[in-house]
Amino acid sequence: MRLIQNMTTISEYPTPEYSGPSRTIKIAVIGGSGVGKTALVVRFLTRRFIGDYERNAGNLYSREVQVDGEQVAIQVQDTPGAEMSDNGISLPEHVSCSIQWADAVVLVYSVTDRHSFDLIDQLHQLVVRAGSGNTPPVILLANKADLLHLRRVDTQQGPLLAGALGCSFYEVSASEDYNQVHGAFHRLCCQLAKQQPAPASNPTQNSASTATEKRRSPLIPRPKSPNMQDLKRRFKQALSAKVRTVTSV
Ligand SMILES: Nc1nc2c(ncn2[C@@H]2O[C@H](COP(=O)(O)OP(=O)(O)OP(=O)(O)O)[C@@H](O)[C@H]2O)c(=O)[nH]1
Repeated sequence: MRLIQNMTTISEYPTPEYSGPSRTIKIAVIGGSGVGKTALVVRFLTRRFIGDYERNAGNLYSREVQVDGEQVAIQVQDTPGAEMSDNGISLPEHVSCSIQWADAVVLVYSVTDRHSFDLIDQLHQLVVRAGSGNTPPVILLANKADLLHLRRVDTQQGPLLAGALGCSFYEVSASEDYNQVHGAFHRLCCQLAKQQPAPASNPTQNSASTATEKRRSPLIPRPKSPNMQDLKRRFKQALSAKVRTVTSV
């Protein structure tokens, strides 16, 4: 339960009376199904790894972190997995909303899943189109690097693709290495913080979001609210699975 206490999910955006950090950074995590989006987000925000698997409909997580000495609120939108269909990419509506909402985007594929890698180019195009000339910072994460025997995407292909898309690349393992995952997200936050300096005059004004508002339609719905119960249930399942394993040894 300590895990839950360290991380909050939120149901509302900060209001004008919000008295927390002066800046909120909004990150959308998108990619194919089962590539480890939830595992990465939870790893980044709590240091823990979720070993069970359940499709998610998209949860919004929030946490305060230090970025270059400044206390910053981070909101991370985990999104449902995109799929490739006969007519091209099949994208839950929620994903498009999240792209519009975000100050920055994390594109994820799994090195064990060739299809998830093939989706990246199209997902990046969606991000570019949504930005209409003001593309947000994007990083590309290749996850599940620990599964060497299941690798389906060569190590050189990720950096090549990232170079072509003009974004940073990180090969990580959510299950094995917290530092890799944290480093990737943290550098993205630093990049955003540098691009959008904190407001001096009005501490309740959110500068990162102000810049993002310019490319957002007022009609874009908010990303889906979090489902804390769902997360708690998954942790309980994971814990009871571990207890079963220990007692059966
Ligand atoms: N070995 C290994 N397994 C991982 C890693 N990251 C995630 N997984 C596992 O991969 C499965 C899918 O992870 P999720 O985080 O649920 O993936 P997702 O992208 O959120 O999936 P959707 O909700 O379907 O979109 C889970 O069983 C995770 O435990 C990793 O780095 N290494």
